[in-house]
Amino acid sequence: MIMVEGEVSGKKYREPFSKGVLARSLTRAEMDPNKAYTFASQIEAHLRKEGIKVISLDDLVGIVRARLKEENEEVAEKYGLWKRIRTCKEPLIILIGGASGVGTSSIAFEVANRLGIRNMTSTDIIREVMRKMVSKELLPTLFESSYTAYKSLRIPPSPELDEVIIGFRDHVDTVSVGVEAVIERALKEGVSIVIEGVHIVPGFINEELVSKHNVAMFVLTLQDEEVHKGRFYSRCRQLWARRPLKRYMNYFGAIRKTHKYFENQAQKYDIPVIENIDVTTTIDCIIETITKTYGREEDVRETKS
Ligand SMILES: Nc1ncnc2c1ncn2[C@@H]1O[C@H](COP(=O)(O)OP(=O)(O)O)[C@@H](O)[C@H]1O
Ligand SMILES: O=C(O)[C@@H](COP(=O)(O)O)OP(=O)(O)O
Repeated sequence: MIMVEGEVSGKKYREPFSKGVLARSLTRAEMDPNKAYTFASQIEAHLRKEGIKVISLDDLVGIVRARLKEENEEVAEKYGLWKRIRTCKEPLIILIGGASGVGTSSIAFEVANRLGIRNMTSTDIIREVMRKMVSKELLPTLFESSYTAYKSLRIPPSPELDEVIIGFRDHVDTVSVGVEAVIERALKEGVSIVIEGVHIVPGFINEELVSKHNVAMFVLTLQDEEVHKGRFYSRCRQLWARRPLKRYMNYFGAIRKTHKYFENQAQKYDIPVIENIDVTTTIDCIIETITKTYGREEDVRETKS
């Protein structure tokens, strides 16, 4: 049996070489799953041929990268990025916001999967917990959707202001308190997490948290209204979907207003905006942006992981 030796907090540990584990990390670098398993088998054969009984994790990664480079430069680079992010000292907090339907939950799931992040939550869930804690009378907009919050504003805004946006801001402002609590807890515990939803709005989450180099915020957009509408159709077609299409179509105008607001806020606070047309392009863009601020030499653990 070939043993792989790693090091955590100065302590060495050994575990058997697993083709499955290696193949999974290669699929995260977008290698086809069948190919990844074959590739992992070839690596195992190579180690056996060389008579290697124990190999350090760093040496294994080195061999994998060298072999990958010969086969596919792009996968080799993505594997390198993934490995770097995995060996960082600080937890990584990824915040993905955007108007209802632009694809925040789908993209958050894919990004978490690609980076091997095991924690993911939606701001809708945070909102649901908060709804159990306060009365409707105290915070009426919390009990609305982000795009219908204007209906429950206690004081109607003056006519020159857009009531949809005033309602949206009020609603987001409240849920942001819960979002901040999740971020603070993740930082305290040292746990990486992806948080997604309509309540991740630039300018609403404590600047001190958002400006940390290991907290990365993104806004997803869909410029084409028909494409945006299409996403609600595709979401409602899924068998488990419980949210009626009609509701989103009825409020589509209001949802687009929140979309515009996201764009403006992102520009104001210098938050990357990604047009979520193609899933792969969106994910690559998020991961590339993250590696510019996180995953630098000084972020990576001194000890071998
Ligand atoms: N880049 C994309 N290309 C095609 N379809 C997408 C893309 N992103 C999301 N979708 C689809 O659009 C629908 C809405 O996406 P979802 O992630 O539920 O949006 P949100 O969480 O922002 O409301 C889903 O059916 C999803 O599969
Ligand atoms: O408040 C909102 O805008 C949506 C957000 O959900 P997503 O569309 O982002 O999943 O929640 P709803 O009240 O429609 O269930």
